[in-house]
Amino acid sequence: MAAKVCQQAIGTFQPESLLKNSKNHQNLRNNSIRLIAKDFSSCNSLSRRADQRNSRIIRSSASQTSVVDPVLSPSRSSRRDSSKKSNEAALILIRHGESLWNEKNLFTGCVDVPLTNKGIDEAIEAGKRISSIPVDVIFTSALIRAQMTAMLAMTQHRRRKVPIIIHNESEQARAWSQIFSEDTKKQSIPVITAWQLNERMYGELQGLNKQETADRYGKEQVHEWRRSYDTPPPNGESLEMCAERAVAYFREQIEPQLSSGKNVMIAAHGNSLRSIIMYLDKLTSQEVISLELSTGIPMLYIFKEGKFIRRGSPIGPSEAGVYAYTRRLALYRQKLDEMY
Ligand SMILES: O=C(O)[C@@H](CO)OP(=O)(O)O
Repeated sequence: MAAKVCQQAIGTFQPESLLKNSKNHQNLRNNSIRLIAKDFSSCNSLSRRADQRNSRIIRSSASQTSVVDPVLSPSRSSRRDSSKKSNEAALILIRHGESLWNEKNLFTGCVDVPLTNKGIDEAIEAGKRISSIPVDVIFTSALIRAQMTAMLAMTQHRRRKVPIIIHNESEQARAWSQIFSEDTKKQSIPVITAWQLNERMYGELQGLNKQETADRYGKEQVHEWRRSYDTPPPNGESLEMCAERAVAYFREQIEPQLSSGKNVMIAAHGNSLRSIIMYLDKLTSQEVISLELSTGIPMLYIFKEGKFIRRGSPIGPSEAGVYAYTRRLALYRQKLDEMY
């Protein structure tokens, strides 16, 4: 029975399947704005070098706080498979819930705006949907809407581990946030925050109303700023520039966690996640421009033998098909059923 369930395919990848050819893509143009945007990009690469210095710290924080979950430890009967198990991991992506500026239809970008009540509900609902999927380490952007989403989602997780934000920004922050109990560490999930996962920087559009901007500059121009691949908005980042830093971070910091068998959740933003999905699904720059992500909808991938397998959007904790994606996840859920 379990094997049969394991073989079932799960639902379609619901939230973002609005891929359409966009005429605007053909009209992409090189303009002087890109020069200004390049400066922003070189700032990013300086910061990236500093981040690379910190990457060892991140890896050690993740391993110090996240000890192998006993729920995931192989049972005696399945120990034979343990070498295979280590190279499979779950990857959950969640776009933050609705923010106060989403509600007001304002360009938000890197402005640090919190969730609305609806956004809070969306985050909790997302948490219910993934409440039986293992999470060993969480990555969020540096922005509060993504962090709220991750934390609220984890309040619903059946494993009841505590997500704890890692503060590595200074020696003092590191020292002052140490945990002195190994047992408590085992019941914790490190939350690593990274500016590279931030929303795309929207430049001089930040704070403007989307509709009013379209009325003023024309629908086509605004669509190009919002959904072209390589045309940045004035003094802001194009999707291509956002992808450059988000995907580099994913490859340098997140993929090694997955390779070591850690299950990862990323709470981030429409454009940083579109960039990462472009990498995971090998989308072309033509395909990614029409990819839309809904707020608060989790998306599941399985990382196996160096490949990302897109599994869809978990529907709910009691939806049998959702847990059929891999034998390992089905076993995890079964153990949760037994233990909690
Ligand atoms: O305003 C923003 O930061 C983003 C996401 O809300 O807008 P867009 O839909 O244009 O990507």
